[in-house]
Amino acid sequence: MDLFEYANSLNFGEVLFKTDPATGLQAIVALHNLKQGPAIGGCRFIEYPSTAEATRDALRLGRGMTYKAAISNLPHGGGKAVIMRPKHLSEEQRERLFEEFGRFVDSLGGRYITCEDSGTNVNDINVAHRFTDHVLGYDPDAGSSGDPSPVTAYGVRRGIEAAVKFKLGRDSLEGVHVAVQGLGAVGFCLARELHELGATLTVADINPAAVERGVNELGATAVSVDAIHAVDCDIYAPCALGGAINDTTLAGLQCTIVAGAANNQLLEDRHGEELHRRGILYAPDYAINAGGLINVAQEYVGYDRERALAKTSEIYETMLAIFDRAGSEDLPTDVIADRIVEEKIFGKALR
Ligand SMILES: NC(=O)c1ccc[n+]([C@@H]2O[C@H](COP(=O)([O-])OP(=O)(O)OC[C@H]3O[C@@H](n4cnc5c(N)ncnc54)[C@H](O)[C@@H]3O)[C@@H](O)[C@H]2O)c1
Repeated sequence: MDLFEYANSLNFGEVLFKTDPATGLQAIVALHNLKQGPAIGGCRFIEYPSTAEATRDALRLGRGMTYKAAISNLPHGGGKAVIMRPKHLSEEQRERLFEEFGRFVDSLGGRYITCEDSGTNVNDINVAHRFTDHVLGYDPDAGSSGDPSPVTAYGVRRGIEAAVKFKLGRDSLEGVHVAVQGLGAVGFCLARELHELGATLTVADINPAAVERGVNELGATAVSVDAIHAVDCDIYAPCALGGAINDTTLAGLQCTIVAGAANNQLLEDRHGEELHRRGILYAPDYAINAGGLINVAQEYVGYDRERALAKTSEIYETMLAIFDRAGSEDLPTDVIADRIVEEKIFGKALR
């Protein structure tokens, strides 16, 4: 699809390009929608096969940030930056790139606020911060929000509690059986919280050390990565890669709830429809995993850990509102989440 057509199909917005021959910077900032406030979105720094691919990635991810911020009731819009990573790069060149990127972000006058994403690290963001104030997550040692993963996990736990309340009519996770796919930064924190709340865990990870830790520290049962989605359990929690719900895994699901941290859990929209048809409650990914964004966004008004956690806890109410409406309108929960956002931003549902 033509790039403008693609941008229009996503309801953009502005797409800004920056090139700087002196440093080699080739950056794209995609500002999807600023109706709710300045856009927050990470800066991705990876190799792309073409400028068109990089632009598409920025567009897709920028739109996603609008939806995540809006469903979380944050006073922010959505955007994303992409810097095309050169094949070879010295430390010094890297620093020059992020200096120039900082100047670029500053030139946008606060409409876009940047932070870490795939390929960038705290040091890159620190470098950019020398040239702009429109940066979050730049200095964990100076009281900023730090690693988002535990807060993301806390938000997912609150979403799971809402799903259990709605679907199983229970206020406690005691004895609820959760199959966690992926015991990484978020997955392990989530599993630990669930364990502390009395849940029974089955886990899988491609990393044997992560599985061993889950078994030893959390009393989890281990299964193979090919079997985790098909565990006979209450909740399947995808916390690894995208596309966990697809034609193959759908055939094996034995859970009543799908609720986890991974982004893009539905391989295609029709997989959300199929979950709905089969009466499996799906917690829309961008709503349940918004804790990391909610956490870093608090830096914008002066970071306070208690307030960040209180705001993340509201994922419980957000989820219940989605589930209730999906129930009364007999529509998939992912469609309802999108509608809630779109009605807020565009005044009408787009699908
Ligand atoms: N970190 C955050 O705050 C955050 C916020 C929102 C969304 N997410 C999403 O949550 C997911 C997990 O993020 P993370 O930060 O914990 O990443 P991570 O890389 O720390 O953890 C991912 C884990 O999944 C395992 N894994 C990979 N492939 C697997 C497979 N096929 N089967 C089972 N396990 C597999 C990895 O070994 C690793 O332990 C990602 O989809 C990410 O985009 C993370």
